[in-house]
Amino acid sequence: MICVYRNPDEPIEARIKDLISRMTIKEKIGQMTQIDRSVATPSALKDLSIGSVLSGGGSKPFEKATSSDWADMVDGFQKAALESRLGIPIFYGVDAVHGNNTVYGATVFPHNVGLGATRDADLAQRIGVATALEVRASGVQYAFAPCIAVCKDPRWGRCYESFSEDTETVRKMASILIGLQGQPPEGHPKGYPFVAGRNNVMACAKHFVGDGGTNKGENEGDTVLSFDDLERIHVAPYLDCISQGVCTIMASYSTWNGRRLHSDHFLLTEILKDRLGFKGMVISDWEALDRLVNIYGLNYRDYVLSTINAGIDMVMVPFNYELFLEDLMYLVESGEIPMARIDDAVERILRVKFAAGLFEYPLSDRSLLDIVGCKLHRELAREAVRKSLVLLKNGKDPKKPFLPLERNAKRILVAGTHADDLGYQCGGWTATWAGTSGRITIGTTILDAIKEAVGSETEVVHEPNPTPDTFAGGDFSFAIVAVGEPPYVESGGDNSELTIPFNGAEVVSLVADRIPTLMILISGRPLVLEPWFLEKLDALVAAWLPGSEGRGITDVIFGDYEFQGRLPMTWFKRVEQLPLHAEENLEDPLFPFGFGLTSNTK
Ligand SMILES: OC[C@@H]1[C@@H](O)[C@H](O)[C@@H](O)c2nc(-c3ccccc3)cn21
Repeated sequence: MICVYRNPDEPIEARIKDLISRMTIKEKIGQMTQIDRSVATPSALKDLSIGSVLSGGGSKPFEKATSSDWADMVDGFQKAALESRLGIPIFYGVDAVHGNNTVYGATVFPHNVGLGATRDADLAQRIGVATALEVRASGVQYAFAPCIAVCKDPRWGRCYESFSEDTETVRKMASILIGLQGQPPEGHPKGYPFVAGRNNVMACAKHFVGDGGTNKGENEGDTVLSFDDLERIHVAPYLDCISQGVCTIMASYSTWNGRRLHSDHFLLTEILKDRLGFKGMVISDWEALDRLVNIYGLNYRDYVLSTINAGIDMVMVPFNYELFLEDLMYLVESGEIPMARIDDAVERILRVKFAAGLFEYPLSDRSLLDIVGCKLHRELAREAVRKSLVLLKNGKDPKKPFLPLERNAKRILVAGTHADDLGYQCGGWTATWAGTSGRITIGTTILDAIKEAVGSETEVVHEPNPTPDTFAGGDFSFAIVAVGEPPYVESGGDNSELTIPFNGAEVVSLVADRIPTLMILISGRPLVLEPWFLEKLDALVAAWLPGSEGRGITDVIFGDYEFQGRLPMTWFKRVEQLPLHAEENLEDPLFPFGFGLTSNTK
């Protein structure tokens, strides 16, 4: 007779009740523990009933590991977990935030800020579908995505992970969740975790709440707002995710009016779980408890107590899990953490696992491997790139638009640090945590795409760092100069100057002073564009962080497709204006939120 929790024909709530009744305290707190792959030994998974394993940042089996290598790794962990007394499967988590971006050869989509420029919810959903397939092809069942931050200040190092400064735009683009998890059926209970099947993943709406609203955009800083404004601006996108059955929500490292999100019972339990009816699992961020120790100097056990009692269900420890388990066991046995709180956390974790079908399908589906980086997905990413491009200037004389470019021009110059650098055009969270320069995966750079797009008679001269000598060899019809930001991540991206790095403005000026020039800006956010500089340009395109499919850029600049992107972030004139939404600032932007030309408009 199959026991209830192992019977897929039983209702999920009956399976949870049966399983919990069989679990020891040790097994329950084991389920509340997420550990990094680097410490996930078979004995830990088997003997401690660990709930989950993750790849933090760019942690991978080895350099250029393919989807198949990942599936071997994840299945290895899962087999160890299934050896545990009750055989509770783990879920494996990765930051698949713009495709399955850590896996070599996976399709890399534009980062969220570029998707926000498309305003295309259907596109976002289709990207979610493709991302889920490529994540599952690597054996992974859990994506720490989507980030639904509302970025109110471009000085924030995670601005590019946000769809927009505008709450309604973020809510619209959060439709990526439906692609990732699948569309819940009519009548699906509100707030109840939902995963449609083996081609979908558990998602994670993050970072709850107000991560994008911190003072001066300081990462992990303080968001100073009334509760009404916090709800209206930053909580609103979570309503959509909860109604669409989001499986997990990640707490923010940041604070709200000085209150740490990770230990705030009012926001994590009274609001998120009680008032908004979230029935999935709240997960901490990486080493969040250790950071509290570093900030406040108390000991780790104090933060196990305050965060679990506040409503954290699973802790992304991720290394010193023995200490976490020891402290949590002590706090449960001492009664400082009520058993009811432990059971609530474990129920939520098991609810997600049952909803995701992990007990039925704990191992990878190798039939998905061919879908990784497939043509269909790359064409989808190419479409997203096209739709994300925002045309900010087209012609020095409004009556003489500069774009679309002549693809049969005699001789063109392609210049700048970002013209032929796949790593730069992908940005952070690609291959590694912070991202890097170079041929980091399979993809098409802007230069590759230009060489394909132009006529056979057109000579393409590529010069990453042009000098006056570049122009000695004869005339150019025009130049395409791609400059912008190097990859960055989290606090590493916090920046209060926001000028174009690598002397990008000077490089472009040197070219624009000599020949007609289109500048393509590769960046995670608006950057300073001085008036004297703008005047020199014949055309300017904001391309954000487009990812692996550079052809999406040439599709539009050579006129096969029209520009349709619109600014997801207000383009400030000077950083002194920031944040542009504060009442004391004049709303005097260089380009307003929603701005975007088409190549047949002036
Ligand atoms: O990768 C897991 C999570 C991710 O989902 C969160 O959005 C993000 O805040 C985060 N930072 C780190 C992280 C931070 C410092 C060192 C190593 C890792 C890890 N993580």
